[in-house]
Amino acid sequence: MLDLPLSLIVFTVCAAALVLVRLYRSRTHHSIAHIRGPPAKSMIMGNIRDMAYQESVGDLDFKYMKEYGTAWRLHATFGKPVLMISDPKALQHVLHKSGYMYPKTTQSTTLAFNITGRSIIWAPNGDIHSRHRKIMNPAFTAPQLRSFLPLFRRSSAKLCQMWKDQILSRTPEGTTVVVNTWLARTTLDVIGEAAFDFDFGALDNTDNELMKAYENMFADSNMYPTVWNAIFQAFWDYLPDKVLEQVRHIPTREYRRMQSTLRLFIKYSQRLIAQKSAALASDKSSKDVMSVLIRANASEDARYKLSDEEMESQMSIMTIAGHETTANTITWMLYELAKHPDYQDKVRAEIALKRAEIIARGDADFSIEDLESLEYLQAAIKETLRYHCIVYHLNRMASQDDTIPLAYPIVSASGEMISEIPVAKGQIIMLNIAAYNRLPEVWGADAHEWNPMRYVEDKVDPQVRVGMYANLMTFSAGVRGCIGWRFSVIETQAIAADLIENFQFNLPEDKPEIIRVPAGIMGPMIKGREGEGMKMPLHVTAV
Ligand code: HEM
Repeated sequence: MLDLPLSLIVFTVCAAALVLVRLYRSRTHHSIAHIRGPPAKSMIMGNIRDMAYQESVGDLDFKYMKEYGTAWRLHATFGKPVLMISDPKALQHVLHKSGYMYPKTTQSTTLAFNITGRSIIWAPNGDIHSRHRKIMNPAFTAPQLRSFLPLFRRSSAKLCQMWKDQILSRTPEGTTVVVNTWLARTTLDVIGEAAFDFDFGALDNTDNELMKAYENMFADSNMYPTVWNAIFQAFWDYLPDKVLEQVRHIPTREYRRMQSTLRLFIKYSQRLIAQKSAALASDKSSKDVMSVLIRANASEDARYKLSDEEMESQMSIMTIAGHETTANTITWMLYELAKHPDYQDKVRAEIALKRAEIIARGDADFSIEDLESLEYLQAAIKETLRYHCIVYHLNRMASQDDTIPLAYPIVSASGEMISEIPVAKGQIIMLNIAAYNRLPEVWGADAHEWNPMRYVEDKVDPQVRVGMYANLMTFSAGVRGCIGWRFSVIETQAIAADLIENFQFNLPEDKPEIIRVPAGIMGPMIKGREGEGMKMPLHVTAV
């Protein structure tokens, strides 16, 4: 804080005084007091520390959902009440039916700003966000994304070849491979080419500066927040935007890490946009996301255009949202297949049959339709997205008084059954993706088991439909749902099919205990060896 200007420090102190008054007032307006939940562990930290320090994402969420039902109350810093919801009707109401009525919290927006600048994920609800989304939508249509299939397959073929040449040629009996880092490098190259027609070179060169800047960024900047940082963030609600924009300059581990990565992305982004804008004047055919964006922006009415800063920021959100999420999903899927070898054999047999069909009809590779017809593979992807959702919580705030309906009534503190929850303006709501994805009422009594057969046997019969894909909350829902969900699903199908066709995955002999760490996004680490960063070692053998 020492190198912050004096005026900022004075302002922050005054704001802090204001905050204390407001906190006192807000505690007297406790509209969700009748909702049950665990007691706060501490006056200052509430239940925040417990949630952020869960050994594996979901440990507490699943416990509370079992005890209290699909909605419960937690306490954030200084006892601020937070409504947790995992009920499908409530999630649909907040994310979908209410449009922009439940904006992101100041904390979420400020962190999004720190990490991505003025990108779509930062964009405040309403006019600004819809302007971003309108310019970005043309880059994410189904035909546009289908055209990326050859790129996805080329990248996965490169990964397979590298594993064969660099690792397995020396150990034909197979060896342990840290699959998540290889997959993150592959998906980084994919997003580079698909989104910017840019070669990150991550598979070829591990020294690459963008790759290094990004590696373990989530764990370094988000995992296990310090008490001072949690307290500091509690004040953000009361600070004006201009002050919040300076938060990124605070010289501590969390903020420094985000700031240096963003700075690097903006440097590359500026260069790319300049090159592309010049090239697009003569060649209108480029299909990468950034070119589509530049074209859409150029043809937009001046009032709705994205500014230079907004355009530059999209590169960092697309890289951040678009690669490790998919890499981790494929990683968890390979892990589950290693734990379920019979199912893995079924997927491989199904792929081999389809390969024979493709050869017989004289085609060179799988089409989208071929991939989509792989029933066991599709089921494994859906089940992994359900079971190991990479984004596990989303924060929202009621912008006006409202009533949230529940599909599954809960018991209130006074023992009454309630099927709706009135919320006051300003109420913080945590949308619990991880818990909804394990709700027995939706997924069945075996919701806590990884069982892709539930899709094959068509056992999923949701009463309320939510989400962008497969009735899952994994890609969120509604106006701010994941714009890249289709991109991710096609990429996962393409890469996973190639890996399973070429390799057998088993758990390593020493069977390290893998935990799902809460690092803003959920990723794998080896229990007791968290200092090594995200890691999923699997025994890989060529087939
Ligand atoms: C398994 C993979 C993925 C998961 C689990 C995932 C999940 C999500 C979630 C939960 C959100 C909502 C975040 C919020 O409300 O704050 C989101 C938004 C977003 N995602 Fe994804 N995502 C994935 C892949 C991708 C890919 C591949 C791309 C781009 C190519 C992408 C781009 C975005 C963008 C730009 C947003 C912001 C949308 C907006 O605010 O309108 N995502 N994603």
